Amino acid sequence: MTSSDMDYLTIALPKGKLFAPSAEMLAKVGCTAEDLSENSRKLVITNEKEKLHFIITKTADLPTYIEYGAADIGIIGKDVLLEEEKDLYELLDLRFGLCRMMVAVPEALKREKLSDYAHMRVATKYPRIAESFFHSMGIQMEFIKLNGSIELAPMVGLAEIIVDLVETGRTLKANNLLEVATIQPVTARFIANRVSFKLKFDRINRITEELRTLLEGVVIP
Ligand SMILES: Nc1ncnc2c1ncn2[C@@H]1O[C@H](COP(=O)(O)OP(=O)(O)OP(=O)(O)O)[C@@H](O)[C@H]1O
Ligand SMILES: O=P(O)(O)OC[C@H]1O[C@H](OP(=O)(O)OP(=O)(O)O)[C@H](O)[C@@H]1O
Repeated sequence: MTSSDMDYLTIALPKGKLFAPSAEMLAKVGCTAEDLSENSRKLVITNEKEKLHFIITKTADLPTYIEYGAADIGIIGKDVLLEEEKDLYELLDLRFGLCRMMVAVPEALKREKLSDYAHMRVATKYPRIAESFFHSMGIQMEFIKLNGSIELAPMVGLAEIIVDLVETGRTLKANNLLEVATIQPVTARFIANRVSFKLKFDRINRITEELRTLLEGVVIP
């Protein structure tokens, strides 16, 4: 199975928070498979009738599958696209998976201005986004890459500051952290491999337009 098989369209879906809403939205435009489940031990799931393959990947790896053409189209958060900087097409903002990338500090460390945190350590799963944000503000920082539970870092002295996603704010509150700057809002995006978009244009364009129609009137809360 490869995406170079012109008869099939290969769709990449991420494990985790975005899997269910992504699968649900694609199903509404006819892209689904009987046994499509995040917990499937099968990593390639096929719908022979519709000539569709689904692959389920780790969130951070998904843009790589798309860039190399191992999948034709997929859904992934804008955060991952900004961090991974892959060469691909971003076709639509799907308006779900809303959260925001932000900077937070322990309440006890709150300073007046962002530049007052200069030269401190920033823990994050998103070093590129964090670096580019502080660079754009002309503030020099040290960055420490972690893979999760970022809020733990300031509590144990690994870093003073964090750059992470926040949705309800519950995690920040539970760990006595304060948001001191918003970097940008994040939603799920519909993406495509550049070559696939040309070679399988009719199919990909039809799905894009159907998704666009589905999104009409949907406002980001
Ligand atoms: N509250 C939130 N926290 C984190 N990500 C969110 C949130 N709401 C929506 N998202 C979106 O969901 C994606 C992350 O999903 P999830 O945390 O399941 O994946 P992950 O990064 O693979 O996590 P893990 O490494 O813990 O498996 C993000 O890339 C983001 O676009
Ligand atoms: O504002 P909230 O609604 O509390 O959501 C934000 C939290 O959710 C995410 O973590 P996740 O649960 O994905 O775990 P992780 O820290 O291991 O990535 C994110 O990294 C925050 O920690």
